Amino acid sequence: MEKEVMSSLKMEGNILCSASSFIRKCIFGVLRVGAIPNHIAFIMDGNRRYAKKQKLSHDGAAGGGGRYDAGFWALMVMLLYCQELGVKYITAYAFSIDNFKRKPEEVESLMTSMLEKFHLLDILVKRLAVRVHFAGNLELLSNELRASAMELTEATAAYSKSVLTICIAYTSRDEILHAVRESCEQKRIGLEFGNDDDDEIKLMKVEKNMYMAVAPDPDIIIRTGGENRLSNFLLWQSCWSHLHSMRVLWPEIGVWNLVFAILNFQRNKTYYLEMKKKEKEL
Ligand SMILES: CC(C)=CCC/C(C)=C/CC/C(C)=C/COP(=O)(O)OP(=O)(O)O
Repeated sequence: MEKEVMSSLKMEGNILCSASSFIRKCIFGVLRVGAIPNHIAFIMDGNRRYAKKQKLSHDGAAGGGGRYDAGFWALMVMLLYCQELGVKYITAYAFSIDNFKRKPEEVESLMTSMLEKFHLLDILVKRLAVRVHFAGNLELLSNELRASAMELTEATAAYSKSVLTICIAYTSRDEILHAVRESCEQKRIGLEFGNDDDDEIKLMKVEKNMYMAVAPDPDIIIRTGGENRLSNFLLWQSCWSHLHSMRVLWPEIGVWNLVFAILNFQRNKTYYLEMKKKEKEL
């Protein structure tokens, strides 16, 4: 297994080296003149369409590897680019609670594929000093997958160069319900702080019980695959996020798509700050 991972790494390394050209470094340098987002969240849509286009296995055969391998590597490449740019937090919507409604063989193949990817991640993220965190109702996962997720969380807890949050068995409404329930329970057993008449304190109490409490709110949410909706992802945290949708399928996302999304965010932020300044002047 280790050997396979290393050869994949070498292959990816070569691809990345050729991509990490002088031009890319210059472009990242120019981007850094503007505001660099602290947190980018990805809705990785278009994996099945990509598999169909590439005539890859998408029927659950061979652990569904063909369908999600390219998507996994696309996420790793985005993680590397984000590290290079100085984006500390990266969040990926990997599996929603609604995805459990897909055909049983498809769900099983996705779960098998996830388990393989967690083993790969274990090697990759340690090399990149990335802390991995899982957000979602992990009770819905198989014992094996949950144990693997918890091992990965513990094994990377000391890293701090980047924080990768994988949303699995996640929907935002479920997260909000969970956080509200936990807050009520804490109030019931007397584990609470601050003045309850203060709405800000009430919000903080709910917020600290969110699965996503490990990361600040996302600055940008990037959705691939051409849809313009949040699909039950980070509804609470996206209050002030810049939403960026692109037609490209997730496995095909590249450096230019990321650059374009950040440029859009910067333009939007400048416009927003100017509006605020004008409001104050009035
Ligand atoms: C360990 C780790 C984080 C692995 C990531 C693997 C990965 C890319 C998962 C994406 C899963 C998913 C259901 C994506 C949505 O595309 P879709 O299947 O709905 O495709 P479609 O939009 O073409 O129908």
